Amino acid sequence: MTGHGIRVAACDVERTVGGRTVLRGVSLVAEAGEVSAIAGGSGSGKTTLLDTLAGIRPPSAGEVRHDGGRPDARGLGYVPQDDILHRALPLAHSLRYAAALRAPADEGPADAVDRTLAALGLTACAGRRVGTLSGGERKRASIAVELLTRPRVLFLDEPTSGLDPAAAAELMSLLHELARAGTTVVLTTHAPADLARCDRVAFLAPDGRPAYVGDPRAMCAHFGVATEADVYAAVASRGASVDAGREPELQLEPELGALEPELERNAGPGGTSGPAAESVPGSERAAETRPAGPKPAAVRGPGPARGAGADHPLRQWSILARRDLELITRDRLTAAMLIGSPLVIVAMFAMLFRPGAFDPLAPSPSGAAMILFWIAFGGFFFGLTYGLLQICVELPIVRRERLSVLRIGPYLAAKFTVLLPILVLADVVLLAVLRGMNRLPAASWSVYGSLLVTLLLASAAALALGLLTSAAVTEVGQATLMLPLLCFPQVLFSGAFVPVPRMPTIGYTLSYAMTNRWAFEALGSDLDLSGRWAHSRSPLGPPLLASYGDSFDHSPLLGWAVLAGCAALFVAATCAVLARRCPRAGW
Ligand SMILES: Nc1ncnc2c1ncn2[C@@H]1O[C@H](COP(=O)(O)OP(=O)(O)OP(=O)(O)O)[C@@H](O)[C@H]1O
Repeated sequence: MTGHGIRVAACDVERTVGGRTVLRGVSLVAEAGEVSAIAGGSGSGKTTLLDTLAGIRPPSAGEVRHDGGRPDARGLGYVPQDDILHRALPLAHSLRYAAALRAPADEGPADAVDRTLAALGLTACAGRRVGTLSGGERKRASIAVELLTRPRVLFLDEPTSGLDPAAAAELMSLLHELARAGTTVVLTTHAPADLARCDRVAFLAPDGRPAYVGDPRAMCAHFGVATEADVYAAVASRGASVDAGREPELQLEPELGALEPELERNAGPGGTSGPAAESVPGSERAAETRPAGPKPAAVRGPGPARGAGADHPLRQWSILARRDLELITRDRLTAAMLIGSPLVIVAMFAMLFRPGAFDPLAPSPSGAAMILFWIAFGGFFFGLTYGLLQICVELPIVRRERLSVLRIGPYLAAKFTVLLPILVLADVVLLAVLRGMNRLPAASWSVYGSLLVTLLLASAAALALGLLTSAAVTEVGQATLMLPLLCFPQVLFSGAFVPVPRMPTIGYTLSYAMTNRWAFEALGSDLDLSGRWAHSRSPLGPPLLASYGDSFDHSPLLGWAVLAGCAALFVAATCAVLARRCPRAGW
């Protein structure tokens, strides 16, 4: 069965990244039923070409067509270099979430998972955490994710990197099985041994031009070298002078001549396989060179990509929220940090502050201000730390899911759904413990309700800021480095240590952008700090009031509105960052 794969064709593709032309004049065809490889030295543009062929990034010039039409996310499988499964989850669970999210049209998620686990020889690993799988098993697991929807074309970025020769040969054998079952397979590789196992090769020169496109068996003779490994050196030395369009010996395969009329026809995404997809010239060649590794279980041909309603926002939100919850509960360290860090901070506050700072008979006006500041900062810190690592640790997974199915709104809503209740708990504990230990004054339920709303909004805004940062950084390490950078201004410009009226103009202006300032002032307003200082028995009350001015005189509603506005702004910015960093496939 070979008729369902997509014919991928590129004609004179050029791609410019960051002002630099990375690909030039690349033309090739990847047929259904074949395994096509993109090879070349480091930085020659393999991944860029793969992304362009997959429809993830449009070419700057030239054309890419899938079955004569524009690339479309439907029927697309894409396995990036990074793992696309959560390491903390058991393999079967991780696949089940992926299956539920992608919703294969013709079978339930559990059936789809069983089928792909069996097809990839991973059934015995179903209950193991993904993080405990070997590199080869994890690579197959990533492919399993893509096979859940029986893609018509499967793109893989360096699937054999990091694998030992036997595991690499086994994986290539598996890819041939997939190709024989009807999927078009296109991969990038560094490994010379992979090239002999493919049906077609496009070898890129260092300047991004195609140095060779065609049958891998003819490649060594073409370059006048003995082995595939020698081709790298030959291309590196001749690369700059190689021009497939000009040098007769580097002409592209004959069928590319027929490509331009096909591109002009510009068939729609629903187009069927072209004539070349019916006859599969490369499959026999592949059979000759395929390694005699263990045969994977049979893989059925490609099917419909997704069931109806797969991308319904509510459905996605529910699946993602369950996955986030399981991730937290499975990862003991994360769970311990989420629950434990607020408890440790509350305990430190209890040890730091003396009781009775708000006592009308023997008050400590500066102590009261510090207690309110640190409560506000505690709410901010909880939210920020909860959000900071949420997205960056799973960005490759989000990027992959976003290609075809994931919506950003439900994704972020799921994060809030799971994390906000824990933040509520942390904020309630903070207020309850400090009140129970007489660090906060006796007051009505409505006053404490208002304090809690202020604290929650401060935490929610900080959570949104943490998520924004997490979406924007390129590495996990950067996210942790951002923690002090985000906290310092919130401490310095909150108006607690240097009252806002005493700041120079620039500091005064900056303080408006600090969520902590609004939370601190709203808490002070809730507990009538100005009134307490004005009528304080302590001689420090009136001078403090003079310094802080009207900081606590406005209604907490103003602080709530600013905090809610900041949270909304940060969420909108996170959506924009994710949309830019995780594009949809197809254009
Ligand atoms: N976002 C980007 N901004 C600037 N330059 C980029 C960007 N992405 C890729 N490049 C550059 O484009 C060139 C091709 O990158 P690409 O990742 O496609 O190469 P590659 O052949 O896959 O490399 P490797 O084998 O090392 O993974 C490299 O020089 C790289 O530095």
